[in-house]
Amino acid sequence: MNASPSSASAAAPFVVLDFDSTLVKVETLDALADMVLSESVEADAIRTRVARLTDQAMAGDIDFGEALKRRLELLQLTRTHVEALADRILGELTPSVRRNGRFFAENADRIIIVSGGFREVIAPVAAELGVAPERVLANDLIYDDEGRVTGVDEANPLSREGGKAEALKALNLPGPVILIGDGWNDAVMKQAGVVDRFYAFTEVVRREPVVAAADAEARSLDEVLHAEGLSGRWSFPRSRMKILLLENIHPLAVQRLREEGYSVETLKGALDEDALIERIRGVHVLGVRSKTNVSARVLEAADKLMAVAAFCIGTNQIDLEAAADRGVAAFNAPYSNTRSVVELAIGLTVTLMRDVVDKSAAMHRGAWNKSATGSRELRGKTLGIVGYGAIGSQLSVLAEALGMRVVFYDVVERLALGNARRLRSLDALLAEADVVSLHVDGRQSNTNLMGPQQFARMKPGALLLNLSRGHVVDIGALAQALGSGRVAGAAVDVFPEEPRTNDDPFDSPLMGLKNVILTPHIGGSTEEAQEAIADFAAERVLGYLNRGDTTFSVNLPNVQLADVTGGHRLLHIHRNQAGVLAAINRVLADAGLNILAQHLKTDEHTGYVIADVDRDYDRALLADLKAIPGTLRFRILH
Ligand SMILES: NC(=O)C1=CN([C@@H]2O[C@H](COP(=O)(O)OP(=O)(O)OC[C@H]3O[C@@H](n4cnc5c(N)ncnc54)[C@H](O)[C@@H]3O)[C@@H](O)[C@H]2O)C=CC1
Ligand SMILES: O=C(O)C(=O)COP(=O)(O)O
Repeated sequence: MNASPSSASAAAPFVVLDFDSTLVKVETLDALADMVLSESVEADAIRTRVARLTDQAMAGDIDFGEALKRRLELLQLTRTHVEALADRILGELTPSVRRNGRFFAENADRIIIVSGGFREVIAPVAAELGVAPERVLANDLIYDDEGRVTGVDEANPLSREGGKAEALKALNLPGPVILIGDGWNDAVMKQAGVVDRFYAFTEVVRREPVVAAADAEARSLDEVLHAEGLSGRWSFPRSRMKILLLENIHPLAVQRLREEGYSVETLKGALDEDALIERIRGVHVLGVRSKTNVSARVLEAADKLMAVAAFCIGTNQIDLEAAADRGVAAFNAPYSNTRSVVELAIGLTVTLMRDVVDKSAAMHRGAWNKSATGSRELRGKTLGIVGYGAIGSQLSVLAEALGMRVVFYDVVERLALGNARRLRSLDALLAEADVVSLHVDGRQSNTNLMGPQQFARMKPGALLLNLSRGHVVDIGALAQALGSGRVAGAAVDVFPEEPRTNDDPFDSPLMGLKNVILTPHIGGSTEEAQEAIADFAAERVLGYLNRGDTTFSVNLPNVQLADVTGGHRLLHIHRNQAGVLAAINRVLADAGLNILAQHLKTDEHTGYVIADVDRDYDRALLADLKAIPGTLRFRILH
């Protein structure tokens, strides 16, 4: 952006906005064409000609008045069509316009809509945004007695090439004027000298010649407001905030984050530490799944990072403390794939009990091996669940419903569901269980939780399931226990070393062993779970970016916040040390700011203060807040 106003104290400018593809996502004539032509046999041909004329006019290739006339001739519009579009036009507001309603409400008397479009269609949008009818400069349609459109009022300058400049000039605005528009007829206003600054608006459509003729490109209204120091002042524009999503995160998340105006980049696979260090500069939010390690080194290189979102349950791949130390919030989706893991664990248990996988593989080789030897029912067998959290306890319920007896072991006190019995040690569980299923989290101290000694303590012929984390099981020891027949079978979904993408090779000592099912970390990989995760984690990210809400953060104090309605919201993350709140309030009081609402929440290491204040502030205030000893991060929302 290089089109900033000459001085911060300059008078607030008049803001002139184009309508089609700027205030709304559509081109009026294209939308009308769709309506008129919905039943015409020549629809496609006519629609193409109308869209082509619109494009040519907007790119400055043909005369605007001529293009308008030709499009109206092609279309045979009626009043009913125009009214129908006016009825639904509010649903077409451009996202950044919709979310900046407050800017319009507060500046309505300085906003002018100048458009080659039609007054009837623009009127509902102007009313919604609080722009008075006399500040809407637009074309007037002329109808015949039967309500057919016969043309536009040619006395209105907007019906002609260059008409926007003429109409705006006639207003004689007393002060600087900025223009936001997407078309060549907007660029012409800049060339005619009737506006001081022209922003080529590219949220809906990007036209190269228009961008080239503009003072700056604006990918959203927020960017203009930011550059001009209008409403919200230093709240950073969303379109310039970069969200990087790795590991094939579900497109629903991408869509949700883009809808809210953020810039989103995606990568299919995970990145190793060095590659991530390369990519992390300039990234405001990083989205990962289980495979990307967000280490202290990565966080060190992250110059702009505000949040890391794990689009999964486990967060052992993120250095949560190092993140909190930098005021970087971490989130996950703790319940969205729980059920998927549980269903797979049940299915795998049946499959192991009946030796289905080896029997099936034999049949694919042409061998018919009908036998009951070693095949058993689930009913009446004892399932030992290690880690009775969300997944473990849900598995407990389903397993009991299938007639299994359930025992569990957890390091913390957990409510035993149904008839499940809590055991006081892992060893006690191993001694009793016919099937051992691991559902602990991936904390480092769980490395090799199941090693040679633990396998030796399992009941001979018992089965092992690991759908938690690869490092929880000593794979070499498991291979031995399987080889010796001590463990009769295993289903393993997670591995100490997992390929970063589907194109990378997999290798493991478990390959080729009898009654061993290997799955490529798909416990949470169902369509339902991935959609639910995308929705949940994206909402956590949006809550944090848009409101400062840290609900469900796994490393910062959780504070649930409503939208910012009036004034400004100051967000201050700091080390949990004495005197920070007092210092913040002293700075705010010295600046004469009235605090409308304030929250403070701390955990052992970190404090989070949110202050909603009721008036504008001086930039010096920001420096003072950042300078408070212990400050980790500070930001402002409006
Ligand atoms: N295979 C896959 O695709 C998936 C794997 N997971 C893994 O499953 C893990 C568990 O998920 P949730 O049940 O949602 O987590 P959770 O946090 O609700 O439960 C984990 C439980 O394990 C307990 N625990 C930790 N260490 C223990 C130990 N040494 N001995 C006994 N108990 C111990 C904890 O106290 C807690 O109750 C996740 O952390 C993740 O690593 C989660 C989803 C999908
Ligand atoms: O949710 C978890 O913790 C998982 O292990 C699932 O990981 P994924 O998203 O499939 O890489």
